[in-house]
Amino acid sequence: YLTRKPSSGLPKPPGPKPLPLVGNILNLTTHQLWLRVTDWSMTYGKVIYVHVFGQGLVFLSTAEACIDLLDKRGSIYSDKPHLVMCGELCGCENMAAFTSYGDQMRRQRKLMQRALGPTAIPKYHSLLEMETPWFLKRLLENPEDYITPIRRYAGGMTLLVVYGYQVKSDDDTFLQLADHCIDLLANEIASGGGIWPVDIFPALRRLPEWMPGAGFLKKARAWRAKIEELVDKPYEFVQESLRKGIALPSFCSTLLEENEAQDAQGDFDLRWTANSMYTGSIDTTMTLVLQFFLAMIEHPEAMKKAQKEIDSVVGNDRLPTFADRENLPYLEALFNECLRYGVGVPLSLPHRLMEDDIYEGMFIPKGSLVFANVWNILRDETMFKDAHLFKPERYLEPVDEETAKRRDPKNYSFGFGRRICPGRYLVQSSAWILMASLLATMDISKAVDANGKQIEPEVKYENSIFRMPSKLQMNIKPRSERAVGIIDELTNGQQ
Ligand code: HEM
Repeated sequence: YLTRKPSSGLPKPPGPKPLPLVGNILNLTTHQLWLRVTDWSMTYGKVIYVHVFGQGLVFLSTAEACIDLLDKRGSIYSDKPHLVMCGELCGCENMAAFTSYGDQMRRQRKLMQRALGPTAIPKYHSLLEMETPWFLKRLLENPEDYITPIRRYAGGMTLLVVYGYQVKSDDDTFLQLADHCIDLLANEIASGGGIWPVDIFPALRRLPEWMPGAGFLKKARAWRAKIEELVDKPYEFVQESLRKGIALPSFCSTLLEENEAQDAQGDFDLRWTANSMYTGSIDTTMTLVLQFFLAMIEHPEAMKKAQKEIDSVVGNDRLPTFADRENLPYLEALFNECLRYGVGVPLSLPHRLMEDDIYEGMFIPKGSLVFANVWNILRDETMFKDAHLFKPERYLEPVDEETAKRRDPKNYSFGFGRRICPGRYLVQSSAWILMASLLATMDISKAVDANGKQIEPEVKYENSIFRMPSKLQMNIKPRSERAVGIIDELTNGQQ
């Protein structure tokens, strides 16, 4: 990379000035990098180029640039970084979010499309409707610890859909294993873009583990073992349940019964694809739901309006169902606004450019890692007037179809092109039913101190990939005795 000169003589996209050799390492940060990148875009424009030891990083800050490159030139913009530490040493190269552009990626995406495509989702609706009252019950039992039931819902739902596995407790082995691995991935292995010294100097991987400076090899060995455990254990659970004849219908059980995993490649693909869906769903779903909680305490007027709509359509004797969805336009708008305002994955996930490219007179070198600055897109004033405000009403204005499509945050929040999020239809159902049921039965508000004064939330964003709000103090209370009664009736049994 260091020696590559634009053959065309065209300049690379602008960006902050790099230092010799190390490049822009001092300009980067693992803390809310999207804010810094957005600041750069004010100075340098919609395409920004920086490098770290010659590894190019390109940030696309408008929807137009993302669509032009990641969508329309998808045949060269859909590879993934070839990361020595994350991919090879820690074994993540077989997870869907990391697989190189090629046959393995296509096979995995085909399997995920089968499980999570728009036509597959309605078959999970009754499952989701059954899970939701349990979530409400757990939340009511311990509202201060509201994150635990959200985590259990996000993980439990995918374990059920993917493996037919029912989570029985908050300290369930699979949930804990998944939490541990996701934390490793987001905050250790892939934090800071996943680039380790060994990615820049691959020869380092041949160092003996005992040598000073080779501690990363020992870490990688331990992390790899954990990740493989998470891939194998839930899959073996399905195989065992099928042998015993007690398997619940799931993505894995169906494909195993259809003999899709007969040969080694089929088995490998299914194992890793199932794991990719599971790991891909937890922090993302949690982030959206936590952003919803935050929005509700900060915008009580929006909560009241959605509750009024639900009361008038659903009544007070049952929970909302998917059949009610089309009659709840304000709730739909609120859902969209949580997706937009919360920006769960603000820099999306990097795509690797497979060939040199030229865009609007700028030279983008092969091998660059390209990030969609979803944060900036979802704060774009030309699409979302008063973008800094939480305003569900913005989606209710009558506009033509083209404008409505342009202003739909669902078109940006889940990434772009051939790597677009395969779980987007599932979460649009799972998070919607959760929000609808919560609003139907509970009031969420800021906590109050001993003097009855509301405590202003001090939100921190500590995760370097997901914009997940930190734990806050809030008041979560049932709206009425009747609401508690409905939840009790629906959970009158063991789970
Ligand atoms: C609100 C929730 C979610 C958000 C905001 C979200 C967002 C994203 C984004 C931005 C990407 C990167 C796309 C790109 O590279 O252009 C992605 C990829 C991915 N997501 Fe999601 N996601 C969510 C929920 C889910 C769920 C529920 C699942 C699984 C059931 C899932 C599975 C995946 C997988 C496997 C990938 C990697 C795809 C690939 O590289 O080919 N996501 N997601």
